[in-house]
Amino acid sequence: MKLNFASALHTDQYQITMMFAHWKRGNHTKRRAFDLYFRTLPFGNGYAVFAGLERAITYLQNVRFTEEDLSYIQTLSPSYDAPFLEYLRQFRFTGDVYAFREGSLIFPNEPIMRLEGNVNELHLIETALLNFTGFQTLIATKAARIRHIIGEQGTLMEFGTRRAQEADAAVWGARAAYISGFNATSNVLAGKTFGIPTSGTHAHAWVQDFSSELEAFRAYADAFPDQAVLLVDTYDTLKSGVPHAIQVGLELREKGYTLKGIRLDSGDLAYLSKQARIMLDEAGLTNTKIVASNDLDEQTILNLKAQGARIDSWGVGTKLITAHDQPSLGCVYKMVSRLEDNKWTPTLKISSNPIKVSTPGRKKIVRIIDTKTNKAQADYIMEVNEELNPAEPLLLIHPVHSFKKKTIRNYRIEPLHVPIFQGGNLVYSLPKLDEIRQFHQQQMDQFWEEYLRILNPEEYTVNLSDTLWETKKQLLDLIQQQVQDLTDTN
Ligand SMILES: Nc1ncnc2c1ncn2[C@@H]1O[C@H](COP(=O)(O)OP(=O)(O)OP(=O)(O)O)[C@@H](O)[C@H]1O
Ligand SMILES: O=P(O)(O)OC[C@H]1O[C@H](OP(=O)(O)OP(=O)(O)O)[C@H](O)[C@@H]1O
Ligand SMILES: O=C(O)c1cccnc1
Repeated sequence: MKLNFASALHTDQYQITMMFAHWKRGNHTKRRAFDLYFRTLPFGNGYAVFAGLERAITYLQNVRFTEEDLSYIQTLSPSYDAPFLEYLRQFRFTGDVYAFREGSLIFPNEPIMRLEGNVNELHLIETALLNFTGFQTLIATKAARIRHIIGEQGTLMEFGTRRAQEADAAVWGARAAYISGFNATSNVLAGKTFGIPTSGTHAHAWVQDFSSELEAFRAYADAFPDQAVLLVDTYDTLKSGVPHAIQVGLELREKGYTLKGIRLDSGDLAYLSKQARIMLDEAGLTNTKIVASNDLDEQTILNLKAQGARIDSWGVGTKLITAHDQPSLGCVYKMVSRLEDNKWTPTLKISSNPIKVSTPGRKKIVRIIDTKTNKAQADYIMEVNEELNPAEPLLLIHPVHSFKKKTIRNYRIEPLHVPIFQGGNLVYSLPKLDEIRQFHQQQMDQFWEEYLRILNPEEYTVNLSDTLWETKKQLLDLIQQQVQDLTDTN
Protein backbone atom coordinates (compact mmCIF):
# COMPACT_ATOMS: atom_id res chain seq x y z
CA MET A 1 0.00 0.00 0.00
CA LYS A 2 1.68 3.18 -1.11
CA LEU A 3 -1.05 5.79 -1.09
CA ASN A 4 -0.61 7.79 2.06
CA PHE A 5 -3.45 9.76 3.54
CA ALA A 6 -2.78 10.31 7.19
CA SER A 7 -3.46 13.97 7.80
CA ALA A 8 -4.65 14.54 11.34
CA LEU A 9 -6.85 17.28 9.89
CA HIS A 10 -8.96 14.68 8.08
CA THR A 11 -11.38 14.88 10.99
CA ASP A 12 -14.39 16.86 12.16
CA GLN A 13 -13.66 20.04 14.05
CA TYR A 14 -15.57 18.81 17.09
CA GLN A 15 -12.97 16.11 17.68
CA ILE A 16 -10.34 18.81 18.14
CA THR A 17 -12.55 21.00 20.33
CA MET A 18 -13.20 17.99 22.60
CA MET A 19 -9.48 17.19 22.63
CA PHE A 20 -8.73 20.72 23.76
CA ALA A 21 -11.41 20.71 26.44
CA HIS A 22 -10.19 17.34 27.81
CA TRP A 23 -6.58 18.51 27.69
CA LYS A 24 -7.41 21.75 29.49
CA ARG A 25 -9.02 19.79 32.35
CA GLY A 26 -6.13 17.34 32.44
CA ASN A 27 -8.45 14.49 31.40
CA HIS A 28 -6.84 13.75 28.07
CA THR A 29 -5.08 10.58 29.26
CA LYS A 30 -8.24 8.89 30.54
CA ARG A 31 -8.59 5.45 28.98
CA ARG A 32 -11.72 4.67 27.01
CA ALA A 33 -13.11 1.98 24.70
CA PHE A 34 -15.06 2.55 21.49
CA ASP A 35 -16.80 0.22 19.02
CA LEU A 36 -17.15 0.88 15.30
CA TYR A 37 -20.17 -0.78 13.68
CA PHE A 38 -23.13 -0.31 11.35
CA ARG A 39 -26.79 -0.77 12.16
CA THR A 40 -28.54 -1.81 8.95
CA LEU A 41 -27.41 -3.94 6.04
CA PRO A 42 -27.08 -2.14 2.70
CA PHE A 43 -28.97 -2.99 -0.53
CA GLY A 44 -31.36 -5.32 1.34
CA ASN A 45 -28.43 -7.74 1.46
CA GLY A 46 -28.02 -10.51 4.04
CA TYR A 47 -24.42 -9.61 4.98
CA ALA A 48 -21.76 -6.97 4.43
CA VAL A 49 -18.12 -7.48 3.43
CA PHE A 50 -15.60 -5.71 5.62
CA ALA A 51 -13.03 -3.60 3.75
CA GLY A 52 -10.98 -0.57 4.69
CA LEU A 53 -8.76 -2.05 7.40
CA GLU A 54 -5.51 -1.65 5.50
CA ARG A 55 -6.17 2.00 4.91
CA ALA A 56 -7.18 2.48 8.55
CA ILE A 57 -3.93 0.85 9.65
CA THR A 58 -1.77 3.09 7.48
CA TYR A 59 -3.65 6.08 8.80
CA LEU A 60 -3.22 5.08 12.45
CA GLN A 61 0.49 4.43 11.95
CA ASN A 62 1.10 7.79 10.35
CA VAL A 63 -1.47 10.20 11.73
CA ARG A 64 0.37 13.44 12.62
CA PHE A 65 -0.13 17.19 12.86
CA THR A 66 2.40 18.88 10.58
CA GLU A 67 3.76 22.39 11.28
CA GLU A 68 1.39 23.81 8.64
CA ASP A 69 -1.51 21.96 10.25
CA LEU A 70 -0.63 23.49 13.62
CA SER A 71 -0.40 26.99 12.16
CA TYR A 72 -3.83 26.47 10.66
CA ILE A 73 -5.34 25.03 13.86
CA GLN A 74 -4.08 28.08 15.75
CA THR A 75 -6.34 30.24 13.58
CA LEU A 76 -9.44 28.24 14.52
CA SER A 77 -9.78 29.36 18.13
CA PRO A 78 -8.08 31.88 20.42
CA SER A 79 -8.20 29.13 23.09
CA TYR A 80 -5.60 27.05 21.26
CA ASP A 81 -2.46 28.19 23.07
CA ALA A 82 1.17 27.20 22.56
CA PRO A 83 1.18 24.31 25.09
CA PHE A 84 -1.88 22.76 23.39
CA LEU A 85 -0.23 23.09 19.99
CA GLU A 86 2.86 21.42 21.42
CA TYR A 87 0.65 18.60 22.72
CA LEU A 88 -0.77 18.17 19.23
CA ARG A 89 2.74 18.31 17.72
CA GLN A 90 3.66 15.26 19.84
CA PHE A 91 0.45 13.43 18.96
CA ARG A 92 0.86 9.76 17.96
CA PHE A 93 -1.69 6.97 18.04
CA THR A 94 -0.87 4.85 21.12
CA GLY A 95 -3.98 2.71 21.49
CA ASP A 96 -5.06 -0.91 21.04
CA VAL A 97 -7.15 -2.01 18.09
CA TYR A 98 -8.95 -5.29 17.40
CA ALA A 99 -10.79 -5.81 14.14
CA PHE A 100 -12.34 -8.29 11.76
CA ARG A 101 -10.06 -9.32 8.90
CA GLU A 102 -10.72 -7.59 5.61
CA GLY A 103 -12.96 -9.72 3.41
CA SER A 104 -14.93 -11.02 6.43
CA LEU A 105 -18.68 -11.29 6.32
CA ILE A 106 -20.03 -8.91 8.94
CA PHE A 107 -23.47 -8.14 10.32
CA PRO A 108 -25.35 -5.25 11.93
CA ASN A 109 -24.32 -4.17 15.42
CA GLU A 110 -21.17 -6.28 15.45
CA PRO A 111 -18.11 -4.33 16.59
CA ILE A 112 -16.16 -4.39 13.32
CA MET A 113 -13.35 -2.57 15.08
CA ARG A 114 -12.83 -2.30 18.82
CA LEU A 115 -10.51 0.42 20.05
CA GLU A 116 -8.98 1.26 23.40
CA GLY A 117 -6.75 4.19 24.13
CA ASN A 118 -6.74 7.66 25.61
CA VAL A 119 -9.92 9.59 25.08
CA ASN A 120 -8.32 12.22 22.86
CA GLU A 121 -6.75 9.88 20.34
CA LEU A 122 -9.98 7.92 20.15
CA HIS A 123 -11.87 11.11 19.38
CA LEU A 124 -9.47 12.36 16.74
CA ILE A 125 -9.49 9.18 14.65
CA GLU A 126 -13.25 8.57 14.62
CA THR A 127 -14.07 10.53 11.51
CA ALA A 128 -11.35 9.06 9.33
CA LEU A 129 -12.05 5.48 10.42
CA LEU A 130 -15.76 5.82 9.68
CA ASN A 131 -14.95 7.43 6.35
CA PHE A 132 -12.54 4.68 5.21
CA THR A 133 -14.35 1.61 6.47
CA GLY A 134 -17.87 2.78 5.66
CA PHE A 135 -17.12 3.47 2.01
CA GLN A 136 -14.92 0.47 1.32
CA THR A 137 -17.29 -1.93 3.08
CA LEU A 138 -20.19 -0.57 1.05
CA ILE A 139 -18.39 -1.11 -2.27
CA ALA A 140 -17.08 -4.53 -1.27
CA THR A 141 -20.65 -5.54 -0.37
CA LYS A 142 -22.07 -4.30 -3.67
CA ALA A 143 -19.30 -6.11 -5.54
CA ALA A 144 -20.02 -9.34 -3.64
CA ARG A 145 -23.66 -9.16 -4.72
CA ILE A 146 -22.58 -8.79 -8.33
CA ARG A 147 -20.07 -11.64 -8.09
CA HIS A 148 -22.70 -13.84 -6.47
CA ILE A 149 -25.07 -13.33 -9.41
CA ILE A 150 -22.37 -14.00 -11.98
CA GLY A 151 -21.26 -17.23 -10.26
CA GLU A 152 -17.78 -18.62 -10.58
CA GLN A 153 -17.76 -18.46 -14.36
CA GLY A 154 -17.64 -15.02 -15.90
CA THR A 155 -15.11 -12.23 -15.74
CA LEU A 156 -15.91 -9.04 -13.86
CA MET A 157 -14.13 -5.81 -14.70
CA GLU A 158 -14.44 -2.68 -12.59
CA PHE A 159 -14.92 0.34 -14.90
CA GLY A 160 -16.08 2.98 -12.41
CA THR A 161 -13.31 5.56 -12.08
CA ARG A 162 -14.84 8.19 -14.39
CA ARG A 163 -18.10 8.10 -12.42
CA ALA A 164 -16.68 7.73 -8.90
CA GLN A 165 -17.11 10.36 -6.18
CA GLU A 166 -13.56 11.66 -6.71
CA ALA A 167 -10.18 10.01 -7.00
CA ASP A 168 -9.79 8.21 -3.67
CA ALA A 169 -13.17 6.56 -4.07
CA ALA A 170 -12.13 5.22 -7.47
CA VAL A 171 -8.85 3.73 -6.30
CA TRP A 172 -10.01 2.28 -2.98
CA GLY A 173 -13.30 1.23 -4.57
CA ALA A 174 -11.36 -0.76 -7.17
CA ARG A 175 -9.54 -2.53 -4.33
CA ALA A 176 -12.78 -3.26 -2.47
CA ALA A 177 -14.33 -4.71 -5.64
CA TYR A 178 -11.31 -6.93 -6.17
CA ILE A 179 -11.58 -8.28 -2.61
CA SER A 180 -15.15 -9.36 -3.35
CA GLY A 181 -14.30 -11.25 -6.50
CA PHE A 182 -13.93 -8.77 -9.36
CA ASN A 183 -11.17 -9.98 -11.65
CA ALA A 184 -9.71 -6.69 -12.81
CA THR A 185 -9.95 -2.92 -12.81
CA SER A 186 -9.56 -0.37 -15.58
CA ASN A 187 -7.88 1.99 -13.09
CA VAL A 188 -4.15 1.88 -13.76
CA LEU A 189 -3.21 3.59 -10.48
CA ALA A 190 -5.16 0.96 -8.54
CA GLY A 191 -3.34 -1.68 -10.61
CA LYS A 192 0.05 -0.27 -9.72
CA THR A 193 -0.75 0.54 -6.11
CA PHE A 194 -2.38 -2.73 -5.11
CA GLY A 195 -1.27 -5.19 -7.77
CA ILE A 196 -4.82 -5.66 -9.08
CA PRO A 197 -4.87 -7.03 -12.64
CA THR A 198 -5.82 -4.27 -15.08
CA SER A 199 -7.84 -4.74 -18.23
CA GLY A 200 -10.00 -2.93 -20.73
CA THR A 201 -11.08 -2.42 -24.30
CA HIS A 202 -11.21 0.82 -26.31
CA ALA A 203 -13.58 3.77 -26.44
CA HIS A 204 -16.03 5.00 -29.10
CA ALA A 205 -13.60 7.86 -29.78
CA TRP A 206 -11.14 5.35 -31.25
CA VAL A 207 -13.68 4.35 -33.88
CA GLN A 208 -14.78 7.95 -34.49
CA ASP A 209 -11.19 8.92 -35.15
CA PHE A 210 -11.03 6.89 -38.38
CA SER A 211 -12.85 7.36 -41.63
CA SER A 212 -14.34 3.88 -41.29
CA GLU A 213 -15.09 1.45 -38.49
CA LEU A 214 -13.23 -1.34 -40.31
CA GLU A 215 -10.10 0.78 -40.57
CA ALA A 216 -10.37 1.58 -36.83
CA PHE A 217 -10.68 -2.10 -35.89
CA ARG A 218 -7.76 -3.07 -38.15
CA ALA A 219 -5.52 -0.42 -36.64
CA TYR A 220 -6.37 -1.49 -33.10
CA ALA A 221 -5.89 -5.17 -33.89
CA ASP A 222 -2.58 -4.30 -35.50
CA ALA A 223 -1.43 -2.70 -32.23
CA PHE A 224 -2.72 -5.57 -30.05
CA PRO A 225 -3.04 -8.65 -32.25
CA ASP A 226 -3.64 -11.03 -29.34
CA GLN A 227 -5.44 -8.69 -26.96
CA ALA A 228 -7.92 -6.71 -29.01
CA VAL A 229 -11.47 -6.31 -27.72
CA LEU A 230 -13.38 -4.29 -30.31
CA LEU A 231 -16.24 -2.00 -29.34
CA VAL A 232 -18.95 -2.79 -31.88
CA ASP A 233 -21.79 -0.35 -31.15
CA THR A 234 -20.54 3.00 -32.44
CA TYR A 235 -22.75 2.91 -35.56
CA ASP A 236 -24.87 -0.23 -35.73
CA THR A 237 -24.00 -3.30 -33.68
CA LEU A 238 -25.33 -6.14 -35.85
CA LYS A 239 -25.19 -4.51 -39.29
CA SER A 240 -21.78 -2.87 -38.99
CA GLY A 241 -19.87 -3.49 -35.73
CA VAL A 242 -20.04 -7.28 -35.47
CA PRO A 243 -19.45 -7.94 -39.24
CA HIS A 244 -16.42 -5.62 -39.19
CA ALA A 245 -15.08 -7.26 -36.05
CA ILE A 246 -15.51 -10.67 -37.70
CA GLN A 247 -13.64 -9.49 -40.77
CA VAL A 248 -10.74 -8.31 -38.61
CA GLY A 249 -10.96 -11.52 -36.57
CA LEU A 250 -10.54 -13.59 -39.72
CA GLU A 251 -7.62 -11.45 -40.87
CA LEU A 252 -5.99 -11.94 -37.46
CA ARG A 253 -6.53 -15.68 -37.74
CA GLU A 254 -4.66 -15.71 -41.06
CA LYS A 255 -1.71 -14.24 -39.13
CA GLY A 256 -2.01 -16.86 -36.38
CA TYR A 257 -3.82 -14.69 -33.81
CA THR A 258 -7.21 -14.86 -32.12
CA LEU A 259 -9.53 -11.87 -31.83
CA LYS A 260 -9.89 -11.67 -28.06
CA GLY A 261 -13.34 -10.14 -27.91
CA ILE A 262 -16.02 -7.68 -28.86
CA ARG A 263 -17.77 -5.26 -26.51
CA LEU A 264 -21.47 -4.36 -26.50
CA ASP A 265 -22.22 -1.05 -24.78
CA SER A 266 -25.81 -0.16 -25.71
CA GLY A 267 -29.11 -1.59 -26.84
CA ASP A 268 -30.66 -4.89 -25.80
CA LEU A 269 -27.66 -6.70 -24.42
CA ALA A 270 -29.44 -10.07 -24.25
CA TYR A 271 -30.60 -10.02 -27.85
CA LEU A 272 -27.41 -8.49 -29.22
CA SER A 273 -25.15 -10.89 -27.37
CA LYS A 274 -27.11 -13.92 -28.61
CA GLN A 275 -27.04 -12.68 -32.21
CA ALA A 276 -23.38 -11.72 -31.99
CA ARG A 277 -22.52 -15.17 -30.58
CA ILE A 278 -24.27 -16.85 -33.52
CA MET A 279 -22.46 -14.61 -36.02
CA LEU A 280 -19.05 -15.12 -34.40
CA ASP A 281 -19.54 -18.89 -34.15
CA GLU A 282 -20.72 -19.16 -37.76
CA ALA A 283 -17.54 -17.36 -38.81
CA GLY A 284 -15.52 -19.86 -36.76
CA LEU A 285 -14.51 -17.30 -34.15
CA THR A 286 -15.69 -19.51 -31.30
CA ASN A 287 -12.95 -18.35 -28.95
CA THR A 288 -13.77 -14.67 -29.34
CA LYS A 289 -15.46 -13.54 -26.13
CA ILE A 290 -18.36 -11.15 -25.67
CA VAL A 291 -17.97 -8.30 -23.20
CA ALA A 292 -20.95 -6.19 -22.11
CA SER A 293 -21.17 -2.85 -20.35
CA ASN A 294 -23.74 -0.05 -19.88
CA ASP A 295 -25.10 0.80 -16.47
CA LEU A 296 -24.92 -2.77 -15.25
CA ASP A 297 -25.62 -3.90 -11.72
CA GLU A 298 -26.64 -7.16 -10.06
CA GLN A 299 -30.32 -6.73 -10.99
CA THR A 300 -29.66 -6.09 -14.69
CA ILE A 301 -27.10 -8.88 -14.82
CA LEU A 302 -29.54 -11.30 -13.19
CA ASN A 303 -32.14 -10.31 -15.79
CA LEU A 304 -29.73 -10.64 -18.66
CA LYS A 305 -28.72 -14.11 -17.50
CA ALA A 306 -32.38 -15.11 -17.18
CA GLN A 307 -32.85 -14.02 -20.81
CA GLY A 308 -30.03 -16.32 -21.88
CA ALA A 309 -27.58 -13.54 -22.72
CA ARG A 310 -24.31 -14.92 -24.12
CA ILE A 311 -22.00 -12.59 -22.20
CA ASP A 312 -18.60 -13.84 -21.01
CA SER A 313 -17.26 -10.73 -19.41
CA TRP A 314 -18.98 -7.83 -17.65
CA GLY A 315 -17.75 -4.25 -17.29
CA VAL A 316 -19.39 -2.57 -14.30
CA GLY A 317 -18.89 1.10 -13.50
CA THR A 318 -21.28 3.73 -12.15
CA LYS A 319 -23.66 1.56 -10.16
CA LEU A 320 -20.88 -0.27 -8.36
CA ILE A 321 -18.45 2.53 -7.59
CA THR A 322 -21.14 4.96 -6.41
CA ALA A 323 -23.09 2.28 -4.52
CA HIS A 324 -25.89 3.69 -6.63
CA ASP A 325 -28.87 2.30 -4.66
CA GLN A 326 -27.45 3.13 -1.22
CA PRO A 327 -24.72 5.72 -1.09
CA SER A 328 -23.76 5.33 2.59
CA LEU A 329 -23.42 2.44 5.02
CA GLY A 330 -24.10 4.63 8.06
CA CYS A 331 -21.25 3.31 10.19
CA VAL A 332 -21.14 4.61 13.75
CA TYR A 333 -18.50 4.80 16.47
CA LYS A 334 -19.68 4.73 20.07
CA MET A 335 -18.02 4.92 23.45
CA VAL A 336 -18.70 1.63 25.25
CA SER A 337 -16.56 1.72 28.38
CA ARG A 338 -14.56 4.09 30.59
CA LEU A 339 -11.61 3.17 32.79
CA GLU A 340 -11.99 4.93 36.13
CA ASP A 341 -9.90 4.02 39.20
CA ASN A 342 -8.52 1.02 37.35
CA LYS A 343 -12.00 -0.36 36.72
CA TRP A 344 -13.77 -0.51 33.36
CA THR A 345 -17.28 0.91 33.59
CA PRO A 346 -19.64 0.17 30.68
CA THR A 347 -21.43 3.15 29.17
CA LEU A 348 -24.23 3.46 26.65
CA LYS A 349 -26.00 5.93 24.44
CA ILE A 350 -29.80 5.89 24.74
CA SER A 351 -32.13 6.57 21.85
CA SER A 352 -35.90 6.58 21.50
CA ASN A 353 -35.31 4.16 18.65
CA PRO A 354 -34.40 0.81 20.31
CA ILE A 355 -32.20 -0.20 17.38
CA LYS A 356 -30.01 2.80 18.12
CA VAL A 357 -29.37 2.02 21.79
CA SER A 358 -25.70 1.09 21.87
CA THR A 359 -24.42 -2.06 23.60
CA PRO A 360 -22.16 -1.23 26.53
CA GLY A 361 -18.92 -2.96 27.45
CA ARG A 362 -15.66 -4.18 25.94
CA LYS A 363 -16.55 -7.03 23.66
CA LYS A 364 -15.21 -9.87 21.64
CA ILE A 365 -17.03 -11.84 19.01
CA VAL A 366 -16.96 -15.42 17.80
CA ARG A 367 -18.60 -17.28 14.94
CA ILE A 368 -20.45 -20.47 15.79
CA ILE A 369 -19.68 -23.09 13.17
CA ASP A 370 -21.62 -26.33 12.83
CA THR A 371 -19.04 -29.12 13.08
CA LYS A 372 -20.95 -31.40 10.67
CA THR A 373 -21.62 -28.94 7.86
CA ASN A 374 -18.83 -26.43 8.54
CA LYS A 375 -21.40 -23.72 7.97
CA ALA A 376 -21.85 -20.62 10.11
CA GLN A 377 -24.79 -20.86 12.51
CA ALA A 378 -24.61 -17.53 14.32
CA ASP A 379 -22.25 -14.88 15.64
CA TYR A 380 -21.99 -14.46 19.37
CA ILE A 381 -20.86 -11.28 21.10
CA MET A 382 -19.41 -11.55 24.61
CA GLU A 383 -17.58 -9.43 27.13
CA VAL A 384 -13.83 -9.63 26.58
CA ASN A 385 -13.28 -11.85 29.60
CA GLU A 386 -16.12 -14.29 28.93
CA GLU A 387 -15.48 -17.75 27.51
CA LEU A 388 -17.77 -20.04 25.58
CA ASN A 389 -17.46 -23.79 26.05
CA PRO A 390 -18.40 -25.60 22.81
CA ALA A 391 -18.93 -28.79 24.84
CA GLU A 392 -22.07 -27.19 26.27
CA PRO A 393 -25.25 -26.46 24.27
CA LEU A 394 -25.72 -22.79 23.46
CA LEU A 395 -29.13 -21.14 23.65
CA LEU A 396 -29.58 -18.32 21.15
CA ILE A 397 -32.38 -15.82 21.63
CA HIS A 398 -33.44 -13.35 18.95
CA PRO A 399 -32.39 -9.88 20.16
CA VAL A 400 -35.78 -8.29 19.36
CA HIS A 401 -38.27 -11.17 19.08
CA SER A 402 -37.26 -13.09 22.20
CA PHE A 403 -39.76 -15.89 21.46
CA LYS A 404 -37.42 -16.91 18.63
CA LYS A 405 -34.93 -19.26 20.26
CA LYS A 406 -32.67 -22.05 19.12
CA THR A 407 -30.26 -24.33 20.91
CA ILE A 408 -27.01 -25.10 19.16
CA ARG A 409 -25.05 -28.29 19.72
CA ASN A 410 -22.02 -29.75 17.94
CA TYR A 411 -20.35 -26.52 17.18
CA ARG A 412 -16.91 -25.01 17.19
CA ILE A 413 -16.05 -21.38 17.61
CA GLU A 414 -13.92 -19.09 15.49
CA PRO A 415 -12.74 -15.84 17.09
CA LEU A 416 -13.50 -13.00 14.68
CA HIS A 417 -11.43 -10.16 16.13
CA VAL A 418 -7.70 -10.13 15.51
CA PRO A 419 -5.29 -7.87 17.41
CA ILE A 420 -4.12 -5.07 15.10
CA PHE A 421 -2.40 -2.51 17.37
CA GLN A 422 -1.09 -2.89 20.91
CA GLY A 423 0.02 0.32 22.60
CA GLY A 424 0.17 2.02 19.20
CA ASN A 425 2.43 -0.68 17.72
CA LEU A 426 1.25 -2.68 14.75
CA VAL A 427 1.07 -6.34 15.80
CA TYR A 428 -0.77 -7.58 12.71
CA SER A 429 1.01 -8.69 9.61
CA LEU A 430 -0.93 -7.28 6.68
CA PRO A 431 -2.06 -10.01 4.29
CA LYS A 432 -1.47 -9.63 0.56
CA LEU A 433 -4.50 -8.48 -1.41
CA ASP A 434 -4.86 -11.88 -3.09
CA GLU A 435 -4.88 -13.55 0.33
CA ILE A 436 -7.66 -11.20 1.42
CA ARG A 437 -9.60 -12.05 -1.74
CA GLN A 438 -9.16 -15.78 -1.08
CA PHE A 439 -10.14 -15.35 2.54
CA HIS A 440 -13.29 -13.55 1.42
CA GLN A 441 -14.19 -16.49 -0.83
CA GLN A 442 -13.71 -18.88 2.11
CA GLN A 443 -16.00 -16.69 4.18
CA MET A 444 -18.70 -16.84 1.50
CA ASP A 445 -18.33 -20.65 1.38
CA GLN A 446 -18.97 -20.74 5.13
CA PHE A 447 -22.52 -19.42 4.70
CA TRP A 448 -25.67 -21.14 3.44
CA GLU A 449 -27.15 -19.75 0.25
CA GLU A 450 -30.19 -18.55 2.25
CA TYR A 451 -28.04 -15.75 3.68
CA LEU A 452 -26.27 -14.96 0.42
CA ARG A 453 -29.13 -14.57 -2.05
CA ILE A 454 -29.58 -10.99 -3.18
CA LEU A 455 -33.35 -10.81 -2.71
CA ASN A 456 -35.02 -11.23 0.71
CA PRO A 457 -32.18 -13.18 2.31
CA GLU A 458 -32.67 -14.91 5.67
CA GLU A 459 -31.62 -12.88 8.67
CA TYR A 460 -28.39 -14.26 10.13
CA THR A 461 -28.38 -14.69 13.92
CA VAL A 462 -26.19 -12.36 15.93
CA ASN A 463 -26.57 -12.81 19.68
CA LEU A 464 -25.39 -11.03 22.79
CA SER A 465 -24.21 -13.12 25.73
CA ASP A 466 -26.39 -13.13 28.85
CA THR A 467 -23.78 -11.03 30.64
CA LEU A 468 -23.90 -8.34 27.96
CA TRP A 469 -27.70 -8.35 27.98
CA GLU A 470 -27.75 -8.03 31.75
CA THR A 471 -25.28 -5.12 31.69
CA LYS A 472 -27.31 -3.39 28.98
CA LYS A 473 -30.60 -3.85 30.86
CA GLN A 474 -29.13 -2.68 34.15
CA LEU A 475 -27.62 0.42 32.56
CA LEU A 476 -30.83 1.24 30.73
CA ASP A 477 -32.81 0.89 33.97
CA LEU A 478 -30.32 3.02 35.84
CA ILE A 479 -30.35 5.83 33.28
CA GLN A 480 -34.11 5.76 32.94
CA GLN A 481 -34.39 5.96 36.72
CA GLN A 482 -32.03 8.94 36.79
CA VAL A 483 -34.07 10.72 34.11
CA GLN A 484 -37.26 9.93 36.05
CA ASP A 485 -35.74 11.35 39.25
CA LEU A 486 -34.88 14.53 37.36
CA THR A 487 -38.44 14.83 36.05
CA ASP A 488 -39.81 14.27 39.56
CA THR A 489 -37.64 16.99 41.11
CA ASN A 490 -38.52 19.55 38.42
N1 LIG B 1 -32.12 -7.28 -22.35
C1 LIG B 1 -32.08 -6.41 -21.36
N2 LIG B 1 -32.84 -6.59 -20.28
C2 LIG B 1 -32.81 -5.72 -19.27
N3 LIG B 1 -32.03 -4.63 -19.25
C3 LIG B 1 -31.24 -4.40 -20.30
C4 LIG B 1 -31.22 -5.27 -21.40
N4 LIG B 1 -30.33 -4.78 -22.29
C5 LIG B 1 -29.82 -3.65 -21.79
N5 LIG B 1 -30.33 -3.42 -20.56
C6 LIG B 1 -30.06 -2.31 -19.63
O1 LIG B 1 -30.98 -1.31 -19.93
C7 LIG B 1 -30.41 -0.02 -19.79
C8 LIG B 1 -30.51 0.69 -21.13
O2 LIG B 1 -29.84 1.87 -21.08
P1 LIG B 1 -30.12 3.08 -22.03
O3 LIG B 1 -31.50 3.59 -21.85
O4 LIG B 1 -29.01 4.02 -21.79
O5 LIG B 1 -30.12 2.45 -23.50
P2 LIG B 1 -29.00 2.32 -24.51
O6 LIG B 1 -29.57 1.56 -25.63
O7 LIG B 1 -27.81 1.74 -23.91
O8 LIG B 1 -28.72 3.79 -24.94
P3 LIG B 1 -27.36 4.63 -24.90
O9 LIG B 1 -26.82 4.53 -26.27
O10 LIG B 1 -27.80 6.00 -24.53
O11 LIG B 1 -26.44 4.04 -23.86
C9 LIG B 1 -28.98 -0.25 -19.33
O12 LIG B 1 -28.91 -0.18 -17.92
C10 LIG B 1 -28.69 -1.67 -19.78
O13 LIG B 1 -27.73 -2.34 -18.99
O1 LIG C 1 -21.92 2.09 -17.71
P1 LIG C 1 -21.02 1.95 -16.53
O2 LIG C 1 -21.39 0.79 -15.69
O3 LIG C 1 -20.88 3.22 -15.78
O4 LIG C 1 -19.57 1.55 -17.10
C1 LIG C 1 -18.66 2.46 -17.57
C2 LIG C 1 -19.12 3.11 -18.85
O5 LIG C 1 -18.13 4.02 -19.18
C3 LIG C 1 -18.01 4.03 -20.59
O6 LIG C 1 -19.01 4.80 -21.09
P2 LIG C 1 -18.83 6.31 -21.56
O7 LIG C 1 -18.10 7.14 -20.54
O8 LIG C 1 -18.30 6.31 -22.91
O9 LIG C 1 -20.29 6.80 -21.57
P3 LIG C 1 -21.55 6.14 -22.20
O10 LIG C 1 -22.38 5.80 -21.01
O11 LIG C 1 -22.09 7.22 -23.06
O12 LIG C 1 -21.12 4.95 -22.99
C4 LIG C 1 -18.24 2.58 -20.96
O13 LIG C 1 -18.61 2.47 -22.27
C5 LIG C 1 -19.29 2.13 -20.00
O14 LIG C 1 -20.55 2.22 -20.56
O1 LIG D 1 -11.83 -0.48 -21.04
C1 LIG D 1 -13.02 -0.21 -21.18
O2 LIG D 1 -13.73 -0.75 -22.03
C2 LIG D 1 -13.64 0.82 -20.28
C3 LIG D 1 -12.97 1.39 -19.28
C4 LIG D 1 -13.59 2.33 -18.48
C5 LIG D 1 -14.88 2.65 -18.69
N1 LIG D 1 -15.54 2.07 -19.68
C6 LIG D 1 -14.95 1.16 -20.48
